[in-house]
Amino acid sequence: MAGEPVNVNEFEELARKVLPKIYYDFFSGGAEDQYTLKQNIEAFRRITIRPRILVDVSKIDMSTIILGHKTSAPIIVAPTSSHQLAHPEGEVATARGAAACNVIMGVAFTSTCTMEEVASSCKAVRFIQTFAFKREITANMVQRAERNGFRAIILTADTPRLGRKEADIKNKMIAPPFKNFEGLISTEAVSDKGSNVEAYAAETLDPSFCWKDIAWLKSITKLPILIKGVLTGEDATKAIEAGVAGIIVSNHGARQLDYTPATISVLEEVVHAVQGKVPVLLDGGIRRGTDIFKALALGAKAVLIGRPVIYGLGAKGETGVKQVIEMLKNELERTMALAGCRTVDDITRSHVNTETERLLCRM
Ligand SMILES: Cc1cc2nc3c(=O)[nH]c(=O)nc-3n(C[C@H](O)[C@H](O)[C@H](O)COP(=O)(O)O)c2cc1C
Ligand SMILES: CCCCC(=O)C(=O)O
Repeated sequence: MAGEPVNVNEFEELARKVLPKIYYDFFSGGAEDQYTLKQNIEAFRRITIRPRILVDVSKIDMSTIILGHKTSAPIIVAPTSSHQLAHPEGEVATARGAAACNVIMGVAFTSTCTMEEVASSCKAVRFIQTFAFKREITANMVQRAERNGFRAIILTADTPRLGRKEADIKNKMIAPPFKNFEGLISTEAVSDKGSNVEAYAAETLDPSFCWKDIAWLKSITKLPILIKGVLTGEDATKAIEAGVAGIIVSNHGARQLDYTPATISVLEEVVHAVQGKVPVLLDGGIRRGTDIFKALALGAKAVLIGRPVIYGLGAKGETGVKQVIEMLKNELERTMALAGCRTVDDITRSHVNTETERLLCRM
């Protein structure tokens, strides 16, 4: 690739060149056969767009409101761990990039900068992501999130234990210090056999956490809870009953259970079960503005972006994060104009054809 990257896939190429192989493998990899990893991308390609012509598109407004927060576009930085392995400034640089683009920043509890450092370094609206951790860890996270102005909790519910990423095992991937755990777990307890990321997870997660425990989480915080990792209508219904404020359709970037479907292919099932009661968000495989458009057409309120943001960070720090988000925003803006949609609310189900519909010869 010559010159400056012109799309987010080219940022991946740049990051692959500058990052040590062990870290690039950690960021890019998926679970086991990586079937789902490929599907997350491929499934978007099977959906086509049904544009409308001769609409006045002289002004395009991509802004939207997510849990009461106005953002410049339906884009959220997905919570991903270990940003200092991509760039020394870590999550602080990522959050500043998100703030510069006026989009919401998801911060993983397994970040390499502390949540306090991220909070004090930028004005971005921030959501904190947690796993079903042991209760004392969750309670500590909640107190600190509230004290530091985080606006929502993302409960990642697809990780009762860690998925198996074979490259990390081969590479003997060593997790960086996750500073938010300081004083909460003994770091010596984390063994160095194989991938110690896995050992970290085993030390902190509570695999017995289940639906009824959401009531407990709600009882210790006033922050809205988004549940991340929903892939079926059944679980979407349970999430509504449990009183969550929003649902994130996600297969964890294909890093947990392999052979789950591409997220975009189960979005409608979830949207139908939710019946508009709470916002439905989606992540997994978003690499183009057209992907965001497709997700919105199938009922998502917004999307989360995982790896492309990390690649931007790895390639160029805060500037790279900003460029990746701006690229996606520009692509979405152009897509909306060319498809005849002035606002995000103008993007409807009739603006896309899914694979099944195409096979039925509607297009
Ligand atoms: C390197 C890496 C680390 C991640 N760490 C977390 C995490 O700590 N918590 C979490 O809920 N999801 C985590 N995720 C999943 C993302 O939040 C998101 O679901 C996924 O990256 C979206 O897919 P995409 O990378 O194709 O955009 C991670 C993903 C990657 C690639
Ligand atoms: C213990 C770190 C978990 C990070 C994670 O969720 C991932 O790598 O997908």
